[in-house]
Order: sequence, then structure tokens, then C-alpha cells
Amino acid sequence: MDLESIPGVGEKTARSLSALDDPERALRTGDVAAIAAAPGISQGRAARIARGAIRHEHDDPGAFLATDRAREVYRSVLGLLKERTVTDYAAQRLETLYPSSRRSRIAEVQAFASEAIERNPDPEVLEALEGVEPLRESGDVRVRERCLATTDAERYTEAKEAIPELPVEIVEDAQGLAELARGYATVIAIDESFAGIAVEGDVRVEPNALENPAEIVPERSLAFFARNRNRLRAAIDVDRTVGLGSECDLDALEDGLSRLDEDGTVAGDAELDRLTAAADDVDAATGTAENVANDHLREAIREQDVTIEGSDLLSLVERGAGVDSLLSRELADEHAAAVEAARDHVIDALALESGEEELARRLFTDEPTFPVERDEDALGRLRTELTTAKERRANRLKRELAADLADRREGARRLVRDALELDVELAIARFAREFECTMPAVVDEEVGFAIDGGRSPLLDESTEAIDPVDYEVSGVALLSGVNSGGKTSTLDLVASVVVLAHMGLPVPAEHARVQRFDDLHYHAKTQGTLDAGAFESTVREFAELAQSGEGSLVLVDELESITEPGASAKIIAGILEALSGNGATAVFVSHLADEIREMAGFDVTVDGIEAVGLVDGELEVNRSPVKNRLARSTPELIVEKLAEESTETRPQSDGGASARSGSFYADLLEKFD
Ligand SMILES: Nc1ncnc2c1ncn2[C@@H]1O[C@H](COP(=O)(O)OP(=O)(O)OP(=O)(O)O)[C@@H](O)[C@H]1O
Repeated sequence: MDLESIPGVGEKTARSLSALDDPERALRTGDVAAIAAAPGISQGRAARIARGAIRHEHDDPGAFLATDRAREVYRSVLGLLKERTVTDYAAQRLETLYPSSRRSRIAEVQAFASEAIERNPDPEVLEALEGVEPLRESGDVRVRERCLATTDAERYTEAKEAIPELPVEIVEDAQGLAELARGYATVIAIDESFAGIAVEGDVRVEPNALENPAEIVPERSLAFFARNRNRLRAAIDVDRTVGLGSECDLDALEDGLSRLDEDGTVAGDAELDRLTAAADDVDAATGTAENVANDHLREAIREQDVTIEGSDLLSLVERGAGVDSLLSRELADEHAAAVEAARDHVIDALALESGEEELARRLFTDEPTFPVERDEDALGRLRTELTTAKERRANRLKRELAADLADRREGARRLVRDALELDVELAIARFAREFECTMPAVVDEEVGFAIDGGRSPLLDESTEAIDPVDYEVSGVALLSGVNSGGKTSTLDLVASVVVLAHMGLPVPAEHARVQRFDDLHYHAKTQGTLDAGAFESTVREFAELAQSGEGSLVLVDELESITEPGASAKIIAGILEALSGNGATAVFVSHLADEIREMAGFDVTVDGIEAVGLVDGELEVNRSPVKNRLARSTPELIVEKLAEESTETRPQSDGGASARSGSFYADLLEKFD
């Protein structure tokens, strides 16, 4: 795919995207998280790029939402969906759903949404989803105790590129390797020429090292799993709760993760833990052992009566012998016991094993001395032995675990992707349940729209408090109705249903059939009359629509408020004529429906939201517009009520006053006919 052919992707963004593992897959599937992993691309931008890629794929001209109010309705319904996600990923992913005029795009999302609404948004799954996030790359891994060594400058550069995690050292010869081995736990010589050499320390000759980075730096693969440990565990939980059907071996992955610490080291190996603790504590334990021995000896000396014959003392003094010889002569047993206690302390405290015990014994000499002191060389050897054994074991375990986990990487990625996608599906499922949605029929014939039992999701009331609305328009219609009868809410309902249907999503209605429109022009009620300039531009906008709006849905709320009533009616009548002439579908809400009908040069349908009566001074409204019926206005209803009341309850004793007002109401009422 030529990335630059995607709308909104320039040269720089294309370069960023090509840094991804599989940019085409990420774009094709709308994987916002993967796109946002490209350098310098935020989640919001990633969603726009994904939308661009989808439009490109479906040859979609875009711009379905042709007016501010249409865009507002889209943002509102999208907001309702996004509120029902658990993860940020799903919220961003929903941004890739947009209303499209393309059949293929609508059908693609419809297939996805039809399955999504069958999902059960079980609270346990929603809870498990809380820990799932897109996987992070392993980031910078630096290994300090192992190095690569070469004699060749070119090989040096090659090694730095192939395995950036390890230091690379230049050496002259085998002697150089030996020197390195003193500073590093492991030295890996990568030149063939070193084959067969014997150098002290952990020096390995591996000429193929650069081809097997996974073996040389298992940390690379482990860091990925370590960084993502909690996210992967959460995804495993989701799969176990809901059965994602992912092909990932959950037990094996979980077992691998349980053997891994957050910092990428191997966990849960008793021998490694023992060696690590021993290497860390060897100095401290030796110090304590010295104290143990000296306390023991001090005690023994304090309690001992040393008797020495004068000739012996003389000979000792003449020989210049120190108190040590006295110690060896008189307290040999006590010294031996003290040293033994010191050795036992080190062996016990560090839980040393046979070969190491041997080295630990050499920490304290058998020669009687006071105070007892460690042998620094012996301590150095024990320290090196323990550290090397620890490194060797840690590396072996890392290699084994990395090999075990290496094959799980793709499965793990898919597992997390599936869990995140599930969140998108569950958000759609929750929206569909809470707003009692069904999948609409989006048809190619020019039939306008037909909604049965629709409830506007934009109303603040709870679903139960909203009266279901049936409304059907084919061609052009005027919608009249009493004040606060629900005219604006009906337009909102139609707009929401049409936007959701063109997104490929379920709509809040018992049944809905919607023509596949090219675009939606929804004009909200303007606040007060417009100045001359704004009025002119509004008229121009409709002039354009009247020429090219063949496949458009036009919803307009009280356009008459833009100018004086008389002029408004003429203008609206003209616009309706043009729209009707070119095959658009339109609903114009107006209080001037009667006047407009008279001025229109064709038989325009007028529908009405009627008040069925006044109950306790409140209008009782039938929210579903009645076809071909001009709704009576609120003042008319009130006058009618007054007229009825005055005939029903006319008292005899008021001297005919109520009879006079009764005929006044009747006269007024006649004027409405
Ligand atoms: N289907 C419905 N079910 C329940 N309540 C509704 C419904 N439609 C509208 N309402 C209520 O009626 C109120 C007024 O609705 P709306 O603004 O749509 O009426 P309107 O006819 O456009 O009013 P106006 O004549 O002032 O322009 C809403 O805020 C809502 O509370």
C-alpha cells in the first residue's frame, strides 16, 4: 500500500508509519494502538489516519456530516458509545467508526456490529478488561555483565548494530580476552580465530553469535514479556472469563510469566535465589563470622588460666615469639573451635553447597592468630565463584525461558488485541442494550426513512421516560406541532438513527429502514433573526443544496426564525420546491407550515405532532407525528378548552356573564378554522 495515498498522510507521517512492524495490517484493521506506536503519532492522530485509510479502501469521498449540527449529533452518539468502553484503546478505536455513504463500508461495520450486539457485557469481563492495555515494546535493554569481543573494527560495528544491548570490546588477542573476563561475568568472543583457545573465566567463542541474538541476549525477548506482564495477565483473565477463542496457550503463557520478574530476571528458581543471596551477602557473612570467632576466642581466653613455666616463657621471649605461639601452645583447641564456628557460620548463613563449602573453609586459616581475620584472597575466590555460578544459572534460565516464551509472542499479541477488540464490541453491545437498539436496514432505493418505536438517544430522560416515536418520510415534508411537542427531538432522533445507520451500527428503534444517503444536512434552530450577511449566506447554502442535494437528507429546525415571518414562508416554500424537484429527502420543522403550504408550488406533505388534550393545564402530546395533519397550535387548544369549560359549567346566577364569555371563546375558536 502506498501510505502517502491515504488522505491526511504526508511524506513525514508515511515515514513514521513505515517504522511499524506491519503498517498495512494496522491501517487495514484500524488498529489505533499499533498506529499510535509509530514515532511522533498521538492516539488522536492515529484515529484520524485509520479513518483516512478506511476511506481510501472504500473509495469514500467523506464529508457525510455536512453541517455543524450533523457533526454535533455524530460526536454525541459517538460519545455515548465511548462512555461505555473500559479501555482507552477501545475509546480511540471507536473513533474509526464514522458515517459513510459507501455500501461496502456500512456492510463491513454492520457485520462486526451484528456479532458485537450478541455479546454479553458481563460485569466480571468488564472488570477483567480494566487491566488490559496495548502492549509496549521492550524499550532499551542494557546488559552490563556480558560483553562481545572482537579483534576486528568492522566486526565491531556489525556487532554493535546486531546486538545493541551488549557492550562490544575490541581486543588484541587471547590475553585481551582474559583481561575482559576479569571485568565481565561472561565474555563472548565472536571471531573464528579464537576457536580452541583456553582462557580463564567464562569466555565463550561463538562466531555465529550475531546471527542468534535471541540466544546471546535472551533479555531482549524477556524484557517484552516483563514490561507487559500485568497487561498479559489481565488479557489472560479476560479470555478465561469470556472465552475469546484466541489460539494462545493460556496456561503456558501464564506459567512463563510466573517465572519472570518485572525487571526481566527469572523468578521462582530456588537455586538462583540461593546463589543470588549468597553472592550479595558473602562479605557481610564473612564479617559476622569473624566476630563469631573472635567473641568465642575472647571468651575462651578470658576464662582460661594460662600457666607457663619460667623457662618456656624465657625461650619464647628469646625467640622473639609473639603471643600467637602462646595461643597455639595453650589455646590450640579453642582457636580451632572458634575458626570452625566461623566457617560454619558462613556456610550456614549463605547456605553453601559442597564445592563452595570448600572455598568457605579457606576463608579462615588454621594457623592460630588473634584476632581471627579472613583471608582476602580466599574471600575473593568465593565471591567470584558465587557470582559466576549465579550469572551462569541466571543466563541458562533466561535462555530457557526466552526460548519458551519466544514462540508465545505472536499469540500474546493476538490475545491482547482480541481482548481490546472485545472492549469495542462490548461498548456497542452495552449501547445497544441500554438504548434498546436494533440493526437497521440501509437500502439503496430512494425511500427516505421509516422509524418505528424510535427513542432519541440525545434526550436526557431515561429510556423508560421517553415515548417511542414512529415517523416516516419519503421526499419532502413539513413538520408542525405544538410548543414543546417534541419536534426538535424528532429531528434529533432522525439524525441519530441516520448517522448510526451509516456508521454501520444498531439504532435506537424497534425497526428502522433508511435510504443510503450521500450526506446529512442538519440545521439547528437559529437564535433570533440573522443579520443581512448571515441571512444571505444561509440562502446561498440552500441554493447549493437545491441544485446538488439529490441523495441528501436535509433536516431543518424552524428556519423561519432567520427573518420576518412573511418572507420566511416564501423562502422556505421555494427551498422545499427545489429539494422536492431534485429527489432529496427533507424534513422542515416549522410553525408556519400552513402559510408555507399555501405558497409552495406543489402539494407538500405537512405532518403534525398533536396535543391530544390538556390534562391539569399540561399538554398531553402524541409524540409520533401524524401524517398529513397540520397540528393545532397551543393557543388554539387553550381557547378550545376555555370554550368547552364555559358551556359545561355555566352557572345560573352570574347574570349571563359566563354566557357572554362563552360566545367570545366560540368566536375566537372559529378564527382558527
Ligand atoms: N418522545 C418523547 N418522549 C418523552 N419526552 C419527550 C419526547 N420528545 C420530547 N420530549 C420532551 O419534550 C421536551 C421538548 O421537546 P422539543 O424541544 O423537541 O420540542 P419542540 O416541539 O421542538 O419545542 P419548540 O416548539 O419549543 O421548538 C423535551 O425536552 C423532552 O423533555
